[in-house]
Amino acid sequence: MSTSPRPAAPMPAVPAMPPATHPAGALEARGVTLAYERSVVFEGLDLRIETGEITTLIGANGSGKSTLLKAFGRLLAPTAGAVELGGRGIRSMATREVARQLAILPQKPLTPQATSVRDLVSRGRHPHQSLFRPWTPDDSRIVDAALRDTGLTELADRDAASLSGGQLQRAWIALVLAQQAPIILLDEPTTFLDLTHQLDVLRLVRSINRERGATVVMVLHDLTLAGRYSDRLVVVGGGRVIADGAPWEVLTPGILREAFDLDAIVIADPSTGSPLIVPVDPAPDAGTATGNGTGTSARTGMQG
Ligand SMILES: Nc1ncnc2c1ncn2[C@@H]1O[C@H](COP(=O)(O)OP(=O)(O)OP(=O)(O)O)[C@@H](O)[C@H]1O
Repeated sequence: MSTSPRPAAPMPAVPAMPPATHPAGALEARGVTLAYERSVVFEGLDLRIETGEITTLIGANGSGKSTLLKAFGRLLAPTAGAVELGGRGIRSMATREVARQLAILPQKPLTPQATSVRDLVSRGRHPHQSLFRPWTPDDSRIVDAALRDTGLTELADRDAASLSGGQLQRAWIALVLAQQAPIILLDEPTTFLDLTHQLDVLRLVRSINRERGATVVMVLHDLTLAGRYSDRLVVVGGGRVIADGAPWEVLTPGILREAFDLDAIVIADPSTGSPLIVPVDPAPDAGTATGNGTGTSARTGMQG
């Protein structure tokens, strides 16, 4: 087995992209009920996404994170209440108008057949085109930058369907970047990615937020990475928001136990100072009990 490092496809910390061209309107769920046929996931939920922040939705499997993100992205219609963008009901807005303000990476995007990676990423420019505004060299430049920033330049001419899971995930992220929307919704953007590429993507997301002022809402499963790269965490479960706040306010042993049925110690990550979640195995004599009450939160060292 080779011990040499794999060829890196690093993404630059600051993407070469101009500031978002359209002003971001605030995104807000007002009294929304989200349901599938007869199963209600949320009822009368209020949640305002603060402009210019990175907000990450966390929660156990099936708690409704994707459902909520889909409602924010206009992919799922509330059965009551409304999602508003800039104070207007998102469902009454024209698709192109929404797409200029909001880009969404769904959990399982359908990859078109016989489409090159470059063509896939170019679809991100569609909302900016019209009869009177055809493809321009600027569009090509933006697509090239998105390919470069996701480490895909070398793969640009490959059939997208032939990419590995991680490469394809980066191609979808490149499409979202090329859209240059001021609000970006990402459902599990690190799925399929090795740890290095997970960090690359999250650093890229943060740089787009910090450099371009993009508002980001994402779903992540890795709680430590969520704490490291988010301004705000929203924990969902049991049909409601269990907790909402800065990472250190939310990633507490009590909330982790409530939301995930997880016993964990929370310590300060030595490299960033953000919360580092350390799951605790049940004591050997604890039988089937999952909670031993020893979890704690400490910024200075491990306790419990
Ligand atoms: N298309 C659908 N039809 C019916 N029920 C659905 C559909 N999509 C999701 N659900 C149900 O809605 C609930 C919330 O699902 P959702 O995918 O939003 O959860 P999640 O928190 O994103 O889960 P995960 O972490 O597993 O991705 C679950 O009970 C799920 O089974």
